Amino acid sequence: MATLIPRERSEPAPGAVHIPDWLDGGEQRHLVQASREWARPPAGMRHTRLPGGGVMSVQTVCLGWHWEPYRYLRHVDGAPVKPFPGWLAELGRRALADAYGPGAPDYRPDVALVNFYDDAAKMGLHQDRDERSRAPVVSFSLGDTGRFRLGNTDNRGRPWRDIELESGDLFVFGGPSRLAYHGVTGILPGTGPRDIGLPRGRLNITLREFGLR
Ligand SMILES: O=C(O)CCC(=O)C(=O)O
Ligand SMILES: [Fe+2]
Repeated sequence: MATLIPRERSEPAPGAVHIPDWLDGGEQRHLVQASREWARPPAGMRHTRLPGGGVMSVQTVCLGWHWEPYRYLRHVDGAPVKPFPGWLAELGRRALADAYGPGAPDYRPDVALVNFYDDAAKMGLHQDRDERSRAPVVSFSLGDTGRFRLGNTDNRGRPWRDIELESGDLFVFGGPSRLAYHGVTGILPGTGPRDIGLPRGRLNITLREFGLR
């Protein structure tokens, strides 16, 4: 939501960088529109099944490689995973350069997870560790504000930091924070901008390097 007081860039932990309002309105609209296309079947948006038999409250569509707990696959529901577009990799490189400056590593993301949160969706604390590469994760938030929890690298307990990710925000976690536990404790319904084509809910797009070439 537009605020009068500009929110400042912060580094909540080494290797973790939050840049508020990194995406402009046009870029946000474009990502929302693209996500709508990606969400369609085949290999569209779905609730990921968990090993315990339940499903995640978040709905996800993957590009490049399909993620399910503990592995990445090329097919889902009998259909090939949608391609990871070059323009999205370029956006990821630009994001990383802004987050890390001249020391940013060479970045070749080959996977995106596009998550949709409805009013009640959450994501429990977890590590992103099914990738072969330990290149940074780049995250874009769109729509309603999400309460993001950045924990430590050892366990799901404290210490953690709670950060509100608003529409257009960039969050990067790499280096010493690459395997930090993190999750979303809830969203703030109705806080998103009205003009990006997402009337309800929150989209989060993470770019990663799976690293199999
Ligand atoms: O929605 C978010 O901000 C985080 C998403 C996430 O952690 C994931 O997709 O693994
Ligand atoms: Fe994650």
